[in-house]
Amino acid sequence: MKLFEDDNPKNLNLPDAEVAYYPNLIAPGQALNYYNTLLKEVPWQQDDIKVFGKVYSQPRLTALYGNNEKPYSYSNITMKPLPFTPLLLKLKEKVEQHTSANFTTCLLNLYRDGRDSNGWHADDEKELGEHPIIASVSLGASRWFHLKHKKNKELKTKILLESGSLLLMQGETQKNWLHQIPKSKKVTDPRINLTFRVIK
Ligand SMILES: O=C(O)CCC(=O)C(=O)O
Ligand SMILES: [Fe+2]
Repeated sequence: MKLFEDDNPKNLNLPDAEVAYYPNLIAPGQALNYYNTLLKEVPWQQDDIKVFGKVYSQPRLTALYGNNEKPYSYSNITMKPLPFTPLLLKLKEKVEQHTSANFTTCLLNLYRDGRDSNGWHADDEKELGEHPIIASVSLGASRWFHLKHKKNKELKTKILLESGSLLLMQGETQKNWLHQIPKSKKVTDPRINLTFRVIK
């Protein structure tokens, strides 16, 4: 009997996008184990980013892992990947069961509490290819994920990303939509997010 694993995705049915939410990729107890391991074993770092010529400390900690040497650049920072750990390889295989992609790279985010955030952006760097596929796994505190259409101001939505969930974005999503993790006064606990990507 499967008590927790429910493989049915919720399709967000957004126009000009393909976004699906799998609430129970990982069972709660296992999600907590993974969260504790990653919190300890990842060399979390806080980078400075340059936006319109001004330098800011990124409002979260990050790390990059990959199975090739290819660097990943965004917001004027270039990250060099560390080799995948056994746990990250296991998670990569788990998310690959829901896609036809072979992910090369994982960008990890640590939101220490609700003061940490991730501003409006699209993951449309050219090394991600024409139709980026991004598999985003959440562990720890729940956080709201906002999406808004780039052209049609009326099109926006939000979804609560819970521990153990997978959010899959593909197709034209990055071309037509922006996403963010807003700050929240109510969130006091950390959250780890893993975004598996294909770097060409
Ligand atoms: O933390 C999240 O759920 C989103 C992370 C994200 O959008 C990114 O790293 O590009
Ligand atoms: Fe993103």
